[in-house]
Amino acid sequence: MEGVDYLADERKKTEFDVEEMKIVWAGSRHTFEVSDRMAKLVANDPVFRKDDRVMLARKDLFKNTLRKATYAWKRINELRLSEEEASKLRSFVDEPAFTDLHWGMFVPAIKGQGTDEQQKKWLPLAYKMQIIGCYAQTELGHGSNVQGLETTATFDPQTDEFVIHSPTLTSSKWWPGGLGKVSTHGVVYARLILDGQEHGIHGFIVQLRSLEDHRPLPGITVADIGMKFGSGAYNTMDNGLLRFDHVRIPRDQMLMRVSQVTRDGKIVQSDVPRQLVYGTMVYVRQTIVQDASIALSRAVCIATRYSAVRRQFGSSNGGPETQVIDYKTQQSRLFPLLASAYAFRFVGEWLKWLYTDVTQRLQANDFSTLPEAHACTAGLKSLTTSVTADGIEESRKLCGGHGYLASSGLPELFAVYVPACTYEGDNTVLMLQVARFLMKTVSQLGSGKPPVGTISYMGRIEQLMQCRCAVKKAGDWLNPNAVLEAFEARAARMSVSCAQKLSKFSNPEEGFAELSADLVEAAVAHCQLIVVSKFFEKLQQDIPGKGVKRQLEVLCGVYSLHLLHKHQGDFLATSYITPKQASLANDQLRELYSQVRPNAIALVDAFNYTDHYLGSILGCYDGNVYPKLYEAAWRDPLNDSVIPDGYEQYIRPLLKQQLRVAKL
Ligand SMILES: CC(C)(COP(=O)(O)OP(=O)(O)OC[C@H]1O[C@@H](n2cnc3c(N)ncnc32)[C@H](O)[C@@H]1OP(=O)(O)O)[C@@H](O)C(=O)NCCC(=O)NCCSC(=O)CCCC(=O)O
Ligand SMILES: Cc1cc2nc3c(=O)[nH]c(=O)nc-3n(C[C@H](O)[C@H](O)[C@H](O)COP(=O)(O)OP(=O)(O)OC[C@H]3O[C@@H](n4cnc5c(N)ncnc54)[C@H](O)[C@@H]3O)c2cc1C
Repeated sequence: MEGVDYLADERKKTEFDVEEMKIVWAGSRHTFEVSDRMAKLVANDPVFRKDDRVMLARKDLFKNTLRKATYAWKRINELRLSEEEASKLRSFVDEPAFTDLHWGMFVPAIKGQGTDEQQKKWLPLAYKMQIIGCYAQTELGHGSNVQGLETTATFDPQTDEFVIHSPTLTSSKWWPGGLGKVSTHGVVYARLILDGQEHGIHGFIVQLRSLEDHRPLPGITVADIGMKFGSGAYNTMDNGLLRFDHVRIPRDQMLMRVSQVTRDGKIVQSDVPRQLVYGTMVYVRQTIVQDASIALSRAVCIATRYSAVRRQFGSSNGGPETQVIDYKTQQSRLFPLLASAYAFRFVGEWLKWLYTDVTQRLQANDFSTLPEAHACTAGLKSLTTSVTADGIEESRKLCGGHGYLASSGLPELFAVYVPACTYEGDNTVLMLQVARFLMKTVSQLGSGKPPVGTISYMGRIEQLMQCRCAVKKAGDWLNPNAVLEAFEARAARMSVSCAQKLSKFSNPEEGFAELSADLVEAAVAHCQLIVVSKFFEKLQQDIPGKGVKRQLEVLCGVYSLHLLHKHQGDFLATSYITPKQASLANDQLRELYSQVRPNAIALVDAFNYTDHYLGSILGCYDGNVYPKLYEAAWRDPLNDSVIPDGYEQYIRPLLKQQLRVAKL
């Protein structure tokens, strides 16, 4: 029972209003209320139990997921949940499933790339789940390089149809979630061919399975691609393979918002830029940034609570040992992750706003902010997923040996999360997109078109190239302007340095390839600046609740100064700071850790996660870890019998043989 009392004591140390922090974390009182209600609904329903997941064989696991998804849909209808409530409910079920791709990509692809008429035809069917869809873009041979896709869509003017075909093995669709066993339809990306001429990649709605008996339609070969990383984890999802043998679809099933194909086989471009064919990816990358803060905060919640429960060394006169959370090394590994979770939450909120803004502008035929929206979604997706994947693994290590138990929840969280570094754009490939955007911006400086939005700091390039850090004592690093200028100067100088090196190459593409590792570093510096500056912007808002703003200021300090410490090579090499100033930043960071310490448990309580959602004995709210670990061990199927299956067959003969050897 020690753990229970322990976290209660920890909670007494809190210096801020946790209930108000919950609202800040959720984004609004309304969102908090919806999340809280949906989380409890799922947690209190035994159908959504998930602690047995890692024990299930693939077929049982998959059937279990189907059962839960169907039950969730039934509840959503019975309770007449709104779209917002339904999507929260699905997320608290916390099991990757075909529904993620149906609602998260199939529907948005039709919404973003379909004409009004196409939306009117397909969306009602999808909304009622009378058809189930996936997003079939990636192929066995091509994922990152979308323009390299090989699947063809050839127009046949005789019949007014497209013929969808997989000409090679490498053109087989490979990876789409929900495709393997469930989807009846897919938005399939293919190379458009009109009268022997290629016209780039476009999306097509293709029916894959019969709505009567679920069999693949003629010409279609479809299957699951097999087991993936980890037990349980992403294996609940039926990622699929798909081949087309001259499959015919009506002409009006090409998504035609960006380009139209006329009855006589001519292509007509609308005013919308071609890049909008990639629009679904922009949308999903934005949601992935929001999900990163959720995954990271779950891991941090587990590691923080357990670090307060766990004690090692330092006992004097037979008293209790030291809580591991009190070790400065533990704090220096844990608190930056806690601060990152909050930072990603706020940048995710801002990115959602940016995405909504760009969508409204696109509807009014204003395409001016699309390049920035692409760079921000690509870069922040890359940055936040990389940090989160590493952060989950670090959280496991922060929990010592017990973190390696499935019942800690961390192995499965890691296994489910890591593909986020790859799907929806490999993180390096996406950072290179940001680098292209930065190099373009630098090359246009002085052209009379001032950079705007997240790149507006480049408009002050002369000042940023020359200024020097004014910090004289550790406390000066608490000044937001000092921190912002440091991050701006570092990002601007790294970009300019790359641009200068690039200008020495006669062939810019060759130069870009040669310098790509440096370019990625410059892009990371730019993205970190965005996160830091959005955290500062958040602090300028009116934030009610005793001590809430103060805690966020401390976390913002931890976030920015830990980055400054970690990347001090960049800050020093670009000559913005001196070694002394770098050292002062580290002194200030250490001081901030001491300020986080008494509030650490309350800061993770503010995430408002139920024990069901966390799925972790180490992270349980009451901190009653040891009895729960002990009980869970006994529930393992291996402990169903004292003598294991296989004793007679394998262990006994072995021991007998050793006896014989011993007798000799
Ligand atoms: C890497 C690129 C961006 C390269 O594109 P490209 O056209 O070959 O070449 P480029 O010269 O670099 O770009 C041409 C131009 O297009 C722009 N652009 C590129 N992407 C976008 C966008 N999304 N929005 C708006 N604009 C975009 C670029 O900035 C270029 O613009 P510019 O000519 O410089 O003005 C592209 O191939 C790509 O996006 N690859 C990544 C593939 C990917 O993300 N696949 C996702 C599959 S679905 C999935 O994984 C689902 C998982 C979900 C789950 O389970 O949760
Ligand atoms: C769990 C999961 C779910 C998925 N779901 C879907 C889905 O629903 N629908 C769908 O269509 N797809 C899906 N995908 C596919 C996913 O989008 C691709 O795997 C992803 O875009 C990466 O592409 P790739 O596999 O071709 O990687 P590759 O591009 O082959 O990457 C291999 C390596 O090459 C490097 N590399 C590649 N190009 C460059 C370059 N230009 N410069 C420098 N380095 C480079 C990468 O950094 C990486 O290190 C899913 C993938 C996973 C893992």
